[in-house]
Amino acid sequence: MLDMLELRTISGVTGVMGCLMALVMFFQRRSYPPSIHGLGHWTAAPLVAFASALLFTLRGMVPELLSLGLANALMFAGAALFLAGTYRFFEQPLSARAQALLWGIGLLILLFMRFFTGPYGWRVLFMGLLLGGVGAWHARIISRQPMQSFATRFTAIVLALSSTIILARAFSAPFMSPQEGLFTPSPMQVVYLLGLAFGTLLTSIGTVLMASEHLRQELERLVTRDSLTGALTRRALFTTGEAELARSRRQGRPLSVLMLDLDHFKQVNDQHGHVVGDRVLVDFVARAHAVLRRPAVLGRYGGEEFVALLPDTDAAQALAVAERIRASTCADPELPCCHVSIGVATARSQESLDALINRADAGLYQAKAQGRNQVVQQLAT
Ligand SMILES: Nc1nc2c(ncn2[C@@H]2O[C@H](COP(=O)(O)OP(=O)(O)OP(=O)(O)O)[C@@H](O)[C@H]2O)c(=O)[nH]1
Repeated sequence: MLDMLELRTISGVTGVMGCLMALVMFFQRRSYPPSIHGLGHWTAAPLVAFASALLFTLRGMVPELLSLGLANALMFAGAALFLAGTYRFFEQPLSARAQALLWGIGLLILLFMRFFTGPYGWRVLFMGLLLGGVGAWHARIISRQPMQSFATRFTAIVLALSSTIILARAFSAPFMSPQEGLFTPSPMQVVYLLGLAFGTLLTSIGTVLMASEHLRQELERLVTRDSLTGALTRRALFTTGEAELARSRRQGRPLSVLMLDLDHFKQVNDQHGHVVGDRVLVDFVARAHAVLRRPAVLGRYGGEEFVALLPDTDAAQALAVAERIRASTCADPELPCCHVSIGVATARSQESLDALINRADAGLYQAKAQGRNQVVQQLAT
């Protein structure tokens, strides 16, 4: 009797944990920008899990349709909501078909639990396969994201472990004795209920961590990226430049700089308007990025002037890169043609970043003076 009470308590605690985590997510959500998606689903999911755990806890005290059918359907709905939230969070919302499939399965469960009169073990197998399947699917989606962090790894591992426990119970269910029920204190049931309790709590913590990590990345992007073109901001450019210059000295490797300025850009604005001018800038940066290979970076120095930092690139290679960028302009027939002039300089020993950029700027000045749409290299003397 005592053991049964304890298992019932664990089930109730699962719900309370879910409820608390929903509260945390609710307040987090209000302070997060609307550009972070999926938080609504992540708030609703533990609340639905709470309702499910509450109904399970009331088993024997309320009609079976509620404590079994509805409880299971809600448990599945909670897992599906978590999954749908994750898809939205990673900007890949579930298609209408996938959503219809998920909710159709939920409805089927409700009907199955209502009308199936066979052994309890088969119900457990059926539900376990569904819940374990959704959990494994969820873990896979998170672990496959290209940007991995502690938060994504943590959440994926928690989901994988919880699904393993659910599936292990499901596969052992057809062999359990006919008298066994949810609150029979067998080792499998204890592990299962504890797994559910901690799984709900830790998955919710994982989603909070993922949302915080996303926010941090968003803020970092706002500070380091120019909002129009996506190039580095001037400040981020200098921070990266100082670090690259120090690295090039330490490792005795070359570092080159390009100073790029669009030609007669004012005319583009004057003749076609500022919006078209903006599109020309965005197009130019996209083409320059397509030419540059990591670890090279492009920063917006000001207006229509850009600086490219080319680590591990000597003077001859830098000249070739500059020529490729120059040749890539005026390729979009939808946009007014705007060429670029480029100054190139390669770091001398002990030269400061400012001095290096000034030399590239002198090359740019010369390119403009010589008629524009050309590359001028300031060779070390
Ligand atoms: N559309 C748009 N225009 C910008 C932006 N930032 C600066 N500009 C414009 O860029 C123009 C730069 O003009 P200038 O410095 O005279 O240079 P230019 O016309 O390209 O002439 P040269 O550099 O001598 O070839 C100015 O008209 C600025 O208003 C921007 O973010 N968007």
